[in-house]
Amino acid sequence: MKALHFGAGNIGRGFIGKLLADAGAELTFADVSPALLDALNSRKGYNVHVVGEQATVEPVSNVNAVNSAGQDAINLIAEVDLVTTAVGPTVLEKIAPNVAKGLVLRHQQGNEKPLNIIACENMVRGTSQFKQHVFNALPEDEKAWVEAHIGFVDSAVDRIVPPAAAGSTDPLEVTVETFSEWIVDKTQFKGPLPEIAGMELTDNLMAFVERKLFTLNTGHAITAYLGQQAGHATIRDAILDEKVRLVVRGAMVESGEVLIRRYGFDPEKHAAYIEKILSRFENPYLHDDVERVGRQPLRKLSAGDRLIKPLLGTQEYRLPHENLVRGIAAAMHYRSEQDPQAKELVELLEKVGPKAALAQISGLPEEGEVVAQAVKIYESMH
Ligand SMILES: NC(=O)c1ccc[n+]([C@@H]2O[C@H](COP(=O)([O-])OP(=O)(O)OC[C@H]3O[C@@H](n4cnc5c(N)ncnc54)[C@H](O)[C@@H]3O)[C@@H](O)[C@H]2O)c1
Ligand SMILES: O=P(O)(O)OC[C@@H](O)[C@@H](O)[C@H](O)[C@H](O)CO
Repeated sequence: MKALHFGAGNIGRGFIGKLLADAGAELTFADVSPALLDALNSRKGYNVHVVGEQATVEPVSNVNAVNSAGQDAINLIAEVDLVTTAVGPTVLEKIAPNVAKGLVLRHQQGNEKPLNIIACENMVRGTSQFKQHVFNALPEDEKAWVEAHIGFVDSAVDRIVPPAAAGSTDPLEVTVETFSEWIVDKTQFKGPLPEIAGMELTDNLMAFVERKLFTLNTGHAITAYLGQQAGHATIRDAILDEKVRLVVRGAMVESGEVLIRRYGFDPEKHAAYIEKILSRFENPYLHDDVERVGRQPLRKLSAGDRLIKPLLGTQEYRLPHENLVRGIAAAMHYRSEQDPQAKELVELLEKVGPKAALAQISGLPEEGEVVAQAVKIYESMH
């Protein structure tokens, strides 16, 4: 199997790329960072530090890299059997034009083998959204061929992978937690289903996507936002703060009540899932900054993401949502000098005030009860 993976970052090197290489795929990474491209091409491999009670160092070898914006990436798309991405939701649109060019070349070259594309991003049906971007970039007369030959497969991906420890000079070093889960929608593949150890197939993907995004990522974001408010730099310190933990667990329980009703999850198993997540946030072997987990607050406060979507669910089923609202208020306070979305948030808050800003970002009705509650908490947090 030949595979091309876009995004040689934390999850790319530490999880998806590693699984593909372990499965024997001839793997190329596509990225835009010269440091990553040079290091991957000169060393052809790197070590993954899997940390936990028993730490292991797992080598990944026989990999190389190309610039994702260049002709090499286009040529590879015409050739490979699998394309995966872990570039971040906002970057999918940027890589779509080159992927479209590669698909056109594939058709021109007469390559009729099925190709499957899997976006491994924290999004609900991220590959389907990517497909839209690719189709927007395709010539009209290529769309039917792409529809017939290319599988766009949605997935849920879970492994906490912070950036390398401060002070590390190796751009390829990556440290991951022991836990990992990659679940893909088996109904969307073209051709035979791939056999990749660590990739689980399901015909009920939405349940898994929402379970992960609206439990782990909901709790994670609120840990980051309340943690920053309380002066904590890391997720571990934040979740060990009882006041933060109470709200984070409360918000995951509120979101869980929605998931239990929507997908029929077993309440006891779901409660255990929440406790396991809390213990993963506490992981003493990982250094994960609240600034990584809180990154891109506008995305995290948008209508379909980890804070607002669960809240809308509580409204649908008439369930409590006090802790989720607290998390939303804390998100509005998120500040980061390195994060353009954090700056945009501040500008919007200054320009239109918290009520209009929250309504604009989240799509919640400006005069509704939830916006009023969130703004009241936001103002009390000053
Ligand atoms: N890190 C985690 O714990 C984790 C876990 C599950 C899912 N995810 C998801 O995986 C995705 C990536 O997250 P990450 O933490 O690995 O981020 P990251 O910043 O470490 O990696 C992103 C990589 O994409 C590259 N990139 C940027 N623009 C590009 C382009 N135009 N073409 C090709 N590559 C480009 C960057 O250079 C970087 O190497 C996100 O959607 C994230 O939500 C992350
Ligand atoms: O990657 P984001 O910005 O969507 O979310 C930040 C973290 O919550 C996330 O990367 C988690 O570490 C990951 O989703 C764990 O599986």
